[in-house]
Amino acid sequence: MSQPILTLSGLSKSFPGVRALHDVSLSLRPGSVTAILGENGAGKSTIVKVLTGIYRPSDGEIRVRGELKSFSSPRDAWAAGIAAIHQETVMFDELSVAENIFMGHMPTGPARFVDWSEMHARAAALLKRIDAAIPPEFKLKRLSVAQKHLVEIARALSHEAQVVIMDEPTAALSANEIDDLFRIVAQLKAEGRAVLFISHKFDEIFRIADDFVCLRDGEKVGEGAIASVTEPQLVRMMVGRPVDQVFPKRDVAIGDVVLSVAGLSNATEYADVSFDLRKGEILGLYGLVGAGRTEAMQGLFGITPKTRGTVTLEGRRLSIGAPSDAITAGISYVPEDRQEQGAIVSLGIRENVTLANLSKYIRGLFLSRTSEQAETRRLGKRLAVKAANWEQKLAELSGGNQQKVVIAKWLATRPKVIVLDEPTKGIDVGSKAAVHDFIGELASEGLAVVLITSELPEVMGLADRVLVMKEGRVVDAFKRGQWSAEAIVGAATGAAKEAA
Ligand SMILES: Nc1ncnc2c1ncn2[C@@H]1O[C@H](COP(=O)(O)OP(=O)(O)OP(=O)(O)O)[C@@H](O)[C@H]1O
Repeated sequence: MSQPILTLSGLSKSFPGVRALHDVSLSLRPGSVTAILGENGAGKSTIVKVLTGIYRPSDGEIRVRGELKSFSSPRDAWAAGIAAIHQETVMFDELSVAENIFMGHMPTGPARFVDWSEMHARAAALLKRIDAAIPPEFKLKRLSVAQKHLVEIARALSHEAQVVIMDEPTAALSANEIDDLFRIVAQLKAEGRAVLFISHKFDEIFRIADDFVCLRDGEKVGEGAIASVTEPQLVRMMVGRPVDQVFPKRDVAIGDVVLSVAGLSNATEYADVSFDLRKGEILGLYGLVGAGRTEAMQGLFGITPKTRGTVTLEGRRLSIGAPSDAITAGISYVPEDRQEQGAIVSLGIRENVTLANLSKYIRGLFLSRTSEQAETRRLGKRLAVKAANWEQKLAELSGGNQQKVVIAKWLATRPKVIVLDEPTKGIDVGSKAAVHDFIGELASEGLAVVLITSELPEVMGLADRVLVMKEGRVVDAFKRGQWSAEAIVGAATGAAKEAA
C-alpha cells in the first residue's frame, strides 16, 4: 500500500470545559476520498480547523508525507499542501476570480509588481483544467455558490495542494452542480491527491468516499473501507445506538383555516402563490433549489417587499411591512441561513432563545432570568442541543447545534404559524429524528407549519399536503396518501408535464 499523504496521530483539542477531540488518529491515502462522519458536535470541523492552521492542537502530531508539521497559521497549512473548500466560502467578494485564486502568491514581474496578464493566463488555465467556464477577471460577487467552490478548487490547484478538504461542500448546490463537483473530486483522485470529505448526506458518502472515519464525542469510534459498511451500521456507529430514521407521522386532527395567502407576488422571483393552511396541518413546500420557495416565504414574513397579494390570519387581513409585524401577528420564520439571519453568535444560547420575545419573560418590572432559563432548558433538551451549558456562546457551538438554537428561538415566540426553511440542513441523523418528532408534536398542539425542504423523504414523512413550486409558481399540489415520489419530483423538474 502506498505511503499516506497525511497522518494524524493522537490528536486532541480542548476548549475550556469541552473536549472537542481526544486521541484521534487517521491517515489519508493518495488518490482516495475519506469521509468523516459524526453527529453535530462530534468534532468534524475541529479536525478541519486543526488541519488548516486555524486551531492549534492540544496534543498530537500532524505529518505530511512522513514529515512532522506544526501549523501556526492557515498560511503554514497551505505551504504544506493542505487546502480547504469551506461551507461558507472565505474569499473576497470585491476582488476578481484571478486575485482570489492567487491571493498571497500572485505572480510578479521584474520590479515585484503584480504581473496581471500572467496571473489571468494562469487562472484561466487552472479553471480550464476543471472545466469551469468562469472568466478570471469577473468579480467574485457575480458568481454562484457552486462557481465559488470551483474558484476555491482552482486556488487549491494553484498551490499544488496534495490534500483537499471539503466541508459540507454540497449544502447549497443543485443536483447538477453536485454532479459537476463530484466529477472534479474524481479528477483530484485520479491525480493522486487525497480528499477529506465531510457531509451529513449518506447518499453522497456512499457515492464518492473510499474510506470513512466515524467520530463520536470527539473520539474515533470506527474506520474502514466504505464498501465494507452499510448505512444502518454507520448510523449506529455515529449515535451509539440504532436510530429508526423514519418517525411515524402523528395522527393530528386538522382544524380550521388559520392562514390564507392569496396571489403573493414580487417583481422577479415568485408569482401568484396562494394557499390555505389549517390548524395542526404541516404543509410541505417542495421544489428544486431556486424554485422561489424561500423568496415567497420571506415576502410573506416581511423580510423582502412583495408587490401583490394578501395574507389573512384567523380571518383578519394583515399588513406585513416588516418581520416585526409578522411576529406580532403570530407568524414565525426560521431561516435556512442561520449565520446571517437567524442568530447572534456572540451571544449565549439563553440570550438567543429569548431574544425574539423578551416581553414574555418580564415578571413585575424585571426580566426574569429563571423563566428565561426554564424555557431555554425545555426547548434545548427537546431539540437535543449539545452544549457545555445554556449560557455558552453560539460561536462556540458546532454548526448543527447553532441551527437547533435558531429553531428554539422562533418556537419560544409561541407562534400560530411557523415557516421552517430547510430545518434539518446540516443536522445529523439522530438530531434530525428529534427535530422531526418535535415538528409533529407542535402540529398536534395546534400549530400550523409550512415546511420548506429539498429532501423528499422529509416532506413525504412529515407533510399532510405538499405544494410543488417551480420557477416561482406553484405548479402542483398533492395530498398525503395520493402522492408518489415520482409525481412530486416530476412536478418539480417539469418532467411530468413533458411526459404528458
Ligand atoms: N471555539 C470553541 N470554543 C469552545 N468550544 C468549541 C469551540 N469550537 C468548537 N467547540 C466545541 O467542540 C465540539 C466539537 O465541535 P465541532 O464544530 O468540531 O463539531 P462538528 O462535528 O463539526 O459538528 P456539526 O456537524 O454540527 O458541524 C462541540 O462540542 C463544540 O461546542
